[in-house]
Amino acid sequence: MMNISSFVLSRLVYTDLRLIVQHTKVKHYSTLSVRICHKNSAVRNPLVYACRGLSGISDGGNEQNVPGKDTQDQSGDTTNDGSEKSYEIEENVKEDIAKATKSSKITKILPEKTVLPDESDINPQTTKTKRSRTSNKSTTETKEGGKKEKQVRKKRESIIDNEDLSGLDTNVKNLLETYKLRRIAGHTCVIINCLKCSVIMKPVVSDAIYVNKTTGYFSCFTCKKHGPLTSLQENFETLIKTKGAKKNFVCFNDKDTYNVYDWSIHNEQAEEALRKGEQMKKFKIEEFKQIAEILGFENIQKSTLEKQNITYDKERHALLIPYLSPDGVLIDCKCLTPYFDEDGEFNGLSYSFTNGSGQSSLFGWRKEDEEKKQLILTKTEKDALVLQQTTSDYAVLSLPRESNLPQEVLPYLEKFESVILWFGDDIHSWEYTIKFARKLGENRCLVFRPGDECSTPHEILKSNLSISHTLSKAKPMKNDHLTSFEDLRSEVKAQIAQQELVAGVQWRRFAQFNNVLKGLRPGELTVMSGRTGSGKTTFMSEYSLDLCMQGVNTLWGSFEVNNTRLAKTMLIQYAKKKLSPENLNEFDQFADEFQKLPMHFMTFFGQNEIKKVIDTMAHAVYIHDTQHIIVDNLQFMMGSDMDVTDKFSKQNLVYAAFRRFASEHNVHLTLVIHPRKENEDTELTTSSIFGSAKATQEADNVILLQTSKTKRGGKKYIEVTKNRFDGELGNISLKFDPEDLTLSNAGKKEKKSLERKISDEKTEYEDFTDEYEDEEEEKQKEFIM
Ligand SMILES: Nc1ncnc2c1ncn2[C@@H]1O[C@H](COP(=O)(O)OP(=O)(O)OP(=O)(O)O)[C@@H](O)[C@H]1O
Repeated sequence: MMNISSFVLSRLVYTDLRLIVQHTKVKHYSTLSVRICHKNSAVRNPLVYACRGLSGISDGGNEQNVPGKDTQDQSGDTTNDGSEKSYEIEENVKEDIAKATKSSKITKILPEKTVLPDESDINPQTTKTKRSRTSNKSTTETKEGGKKEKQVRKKRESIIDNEDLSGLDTNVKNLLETYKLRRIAGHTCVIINCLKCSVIMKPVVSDAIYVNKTTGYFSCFTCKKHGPLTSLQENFETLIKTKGAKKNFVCFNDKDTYNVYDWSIHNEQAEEALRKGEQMKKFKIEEFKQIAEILGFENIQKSTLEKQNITYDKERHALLIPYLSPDGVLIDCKCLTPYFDEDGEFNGLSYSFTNGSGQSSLFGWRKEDEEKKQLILTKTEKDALVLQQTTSDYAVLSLPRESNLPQEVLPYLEKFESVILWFGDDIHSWEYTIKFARKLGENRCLVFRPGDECSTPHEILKSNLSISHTLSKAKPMKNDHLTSFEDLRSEVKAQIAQQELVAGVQWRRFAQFNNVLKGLRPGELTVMSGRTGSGKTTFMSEYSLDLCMQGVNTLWGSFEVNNTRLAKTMLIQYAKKKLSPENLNEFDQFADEFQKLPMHFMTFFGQNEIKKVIDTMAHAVYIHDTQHIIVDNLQFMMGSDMDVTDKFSKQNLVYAAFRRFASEHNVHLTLVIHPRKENEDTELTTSSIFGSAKATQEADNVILLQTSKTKRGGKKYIEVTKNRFDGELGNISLKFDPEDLTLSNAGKKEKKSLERKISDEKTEYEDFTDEYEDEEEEKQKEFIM
């Protein structure tokens, strides 16, 4: 017979056990945390054993009572008098656990230490009430109670720093410590009890709050609110200070104070957008086939789209997709429209959201998936629909944008024991796979590697290959730190086969860059320099905007120019026209479009500590899946209050930190550095860059904004002086337009091609009318004859 502590969580019961396991071959004991998840309160039919790692070696173990054990636990694991029930663990369960612990023999099972919130810790008033209720008890009992309480508090304090909290953001740690919260460490979040709900009812799942381990972003499963940690803290503070019955307290009531979002409100705007399309059932089979062909949705059945309440707008050829909150409330509508190349060939789908809140959720939530423990995550709705149509064992969800896994949904993915990331077998998909597996917890992720011959689910369906067979090829993400060529082989092959993708994201406005640098690749460091006032910021602004408009998640750290001025430059470059009081009526249209780009700005200005900057960058990579970071510029970030030797050594440390950051986080970092003060009459060289040679040694690419000293008018161009990718060096000419602040000549090119198109169409029309007139003339002649 063994003691087990358990509690209800997310409709399932988790039982946390601390096992003392004896290794079969070696004569030592280890303690191991195991979580058993089962549908009912008894430890029978366990669905899974999630081992949380061997933690040290002990020479046995003492059975302990659980400090602060909740005597009113709804799971039924406690008896009426508050003592713990004991369960017999079935032999086969023991065997399974033994297997999971690598042929160890279980010698003892101890209850996991759990800490429950105690009102007395947070609310002196409640303690008073509690005491008055028990006032008929003897003084000895009260004394003993006090002693016990002290012991419990001491235990709790020692538990605050146990292994569950390692890797937690300091602010999250502080929250747990301040309120002495009962918590469970999940894959991505710590799960805590709401102080308010614990006051009025038993601490069970329904009142759980999920707090992101890295960012502190919280989601309350009771009131469906989510937001930053500071809002949660403020809410707890207000609750504690509130006089009177806590049960009447309304969380996050003051909308102006709390920066929180509500997922329980049905969005009328989204519904209206959806109604612009017709329901799938209205289309006949043949008609639906045509629609599927237009959108590239071949082989997906009408009923599959119908189940997701997707509608179709015939006029715009637009597929209108409802975006729901994880609880099934309509929050947004995503519109997919096909775009075609110059030859009229289908070239993919472009998307827009009605109000943007869908971008913090996922597509595909279904009631029938609530109990499922395995998830497949895809990068498009189309792939999710294919899998919803062909598999029944998995929950299937897709990303709102292929490059973003929003932190808001992570709590709702906690319940999944395994997550298959099925994005395709190309190099780009692999980059996203690595990024998102880290975010989801690599231990539970199964992935496809480049070259695994497992293109997207839709491609597999179209090629009549087996979806389930492909799924069986997904392999665990996590492996140890050693690898062999056999493991790397398929990745190497893919790198050779997909050279274009390996080269990175291509520029559209600066096509010449594609010939020299080939593309923007993750994990690289680019150093950019140019003389004072030569246009570095203006150029970097358009250079990064170009990539951002293609979906590259971008973060700007502008330490010299304030964000408003930078955003204004970028908006004008986006609009490709001068924005002035005369055309202010056009501002909103451009601003609305610009706002939807995946662009963020750090709020630092002037001198700042490198650690703070790096932390903010790491935060952005986690939250926004940032792919390109621009730091403009290094000298302003470091400040000037030091002598030259200090400056050089500090600068070297900063380079090393940025270099490490780019590699570790697999993001592209562009660093703007001023040159040394040299002869203004000569053009710059790599060695003109300020500081020691470390800057250019650490960099993968070096680009210089040059002002030609030979050509009249000081023509501007970019010189690529280092390119680690393929060594190609060269110049890219720039043409500054003071109207739209572009250097790519993008506006002009577009105008020219439009003029050419109009003139071509005009000639075509004239040719056609000439031909028609000739034919008519011939006919007339024939008639007369
Ligand atoms: N090629 C160009 N020709 C003429 N003016 C330009 C050119 N590029 C930018 N400008 C203008 O020059 C001014 C300074 O540009 P910008 O701030 O981009 O230069 P910078 O090199 O970043 O300056 P700093 O050295 O102070 O960081 C802006 O008003 C901008 O519109």
